[in-house]
Amino acid sequence: MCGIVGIVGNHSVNQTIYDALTVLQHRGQDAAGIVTIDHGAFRLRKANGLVKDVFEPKHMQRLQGQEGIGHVRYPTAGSSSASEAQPFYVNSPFGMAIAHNGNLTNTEALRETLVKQRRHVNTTSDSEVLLNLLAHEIAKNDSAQLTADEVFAAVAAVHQQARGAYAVAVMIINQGLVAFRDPYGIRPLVLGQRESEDGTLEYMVASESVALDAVGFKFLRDVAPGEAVFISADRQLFTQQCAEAPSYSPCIFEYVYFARPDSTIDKVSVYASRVNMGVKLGEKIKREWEDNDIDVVIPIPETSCDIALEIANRLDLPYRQGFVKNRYIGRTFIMPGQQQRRKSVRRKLNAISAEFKDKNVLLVDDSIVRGTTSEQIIEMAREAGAKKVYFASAAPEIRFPNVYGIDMPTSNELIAHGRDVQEISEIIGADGMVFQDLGDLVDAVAELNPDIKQFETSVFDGNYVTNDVDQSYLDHLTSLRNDDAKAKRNMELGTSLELHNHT
Ligand SMILES: O=P(O)(O)OC[C@H]1O[C@H](OP(=O)(O)OP(=O)(O)O)[C@H](O)[C@@H]1O
Ligand SMILES: NC(=O)CC[C@H](N)C(=O)O
Ligand SMILES: [Mg+2]
Repeated sequence: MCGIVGIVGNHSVNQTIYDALTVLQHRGQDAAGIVTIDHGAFRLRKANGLVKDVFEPKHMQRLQGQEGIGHVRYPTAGSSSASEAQPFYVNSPFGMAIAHNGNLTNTEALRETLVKQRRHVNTTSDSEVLLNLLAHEIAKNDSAQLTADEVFAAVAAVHQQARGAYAVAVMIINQGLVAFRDPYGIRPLVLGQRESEDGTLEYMVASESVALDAVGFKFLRDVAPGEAVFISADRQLFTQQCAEAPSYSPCIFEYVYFARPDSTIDKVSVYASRVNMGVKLGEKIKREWEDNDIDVVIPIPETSCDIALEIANRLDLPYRQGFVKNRYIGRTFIMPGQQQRRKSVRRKLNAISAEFKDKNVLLVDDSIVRGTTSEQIIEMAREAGAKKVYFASAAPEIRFPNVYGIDMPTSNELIAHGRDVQEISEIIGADGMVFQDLGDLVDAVAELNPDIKQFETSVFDGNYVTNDVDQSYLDHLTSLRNDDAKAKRNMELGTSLELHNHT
């Protein structure tokens, strides 16, 4: 997952974009970047690292201007080299820069078409392909000042050609900010506004509403699937549906794990959806495991805490925060390699023995993906003196790769792939385990917004909403993105040609 921000303001935007990226840091820890427009020229700073490390005071001083976009990256295509950090830039037409969250599923075909159109894509990133696709469509107009209709026609043409997931913010020099969401609305995007002291309006788009809250913008609404928003250089807001057949299918994993609990996505509070997941799973445990001997419910920080508390309530059992999280270590799952992920679990979490000694504990996590966390945490619970260790997952078994912006490209890396609950339980070393049913997970979110009739649930059921993902595509993805292939590519790739990046 990545986080994106775009602002057209009446003040310098560097600090506001920085602050917004800081609260979107949970969506991507690998690289960060900001582009602003200063007197008709782009200013860029992007590098690998967390927001607080990438932008030094000297970079902030150079990022002048009242319009800009920002990005935090969790790579799901190409390499994790700094040259594939975002925003990406093309110099024609006008000068355009993109921040993209999501992942295209027809990158190779689009790349070939772009080559025939004599456009150059310099990296292996799908986001650079998407930028060039939009640039090609925008270039079909010859007016010096783009109209909103011309921008929307270009976005409509992108929708017709691009497949996969994309929520994007694009700055166009002297024209304005364009933001849009793919026709399924797989990745989130919100629109906000702030009134300046002089009564003029500033606009902001962001991946999550929490970014608007943090910098004092008022939430206006979610951008609809397929819809585009254009804020012109003279600060006028235009919006239009640009997809022929939009169909709301937001990614359910945003609610399970990715998004911050204090965000609202597609009119659903992420926090409330997690509480609901706890209600459903608690009821299932009560129903199917009537004579359980659980003494205490313990969450695996941080994402599962709200879920575990509700399970404890349902089971009428104590809830104890038996693991302490080192607040200086980021999220484990979105780290780039398995070795790094394994090492960080023990550095990140430590057990308080008194909560485990001689007890039968139910550990609760939001999801089990590779099993990196659950395997080690069960070992730690036993070392801390637990008698029996049971395990509950608020998401069902994850058995299929994700192709829409979550880096789970290979089914073999998923612990639940080809295994039943008993086998998974044995591998992670639990005395018993329970997974949420998919119907319950969907209901936990859908009950909070009945207008959403469908979710993107492919990691659980193998149904890919874009209907273009077959086994040969998944095999190709595996060859490109298994852990070994990624490590090899990252060794080979150096920096590429790009807009001047302040170092
Ligand atoms: O089965 P795995 O491959 O280990 O992946 C699943 C784990 O990773 C995530 O935690 P993470 O540490 O990323 O973040 P959190 O602190 O927000 O829970 C998630 O919450 C699970 O705990
Ligand atoms: N997780 C994401 O949204 C990634 C965006 C893009 N596919 C990249 O790899 O940079
Ligand atoms: Mg976790």
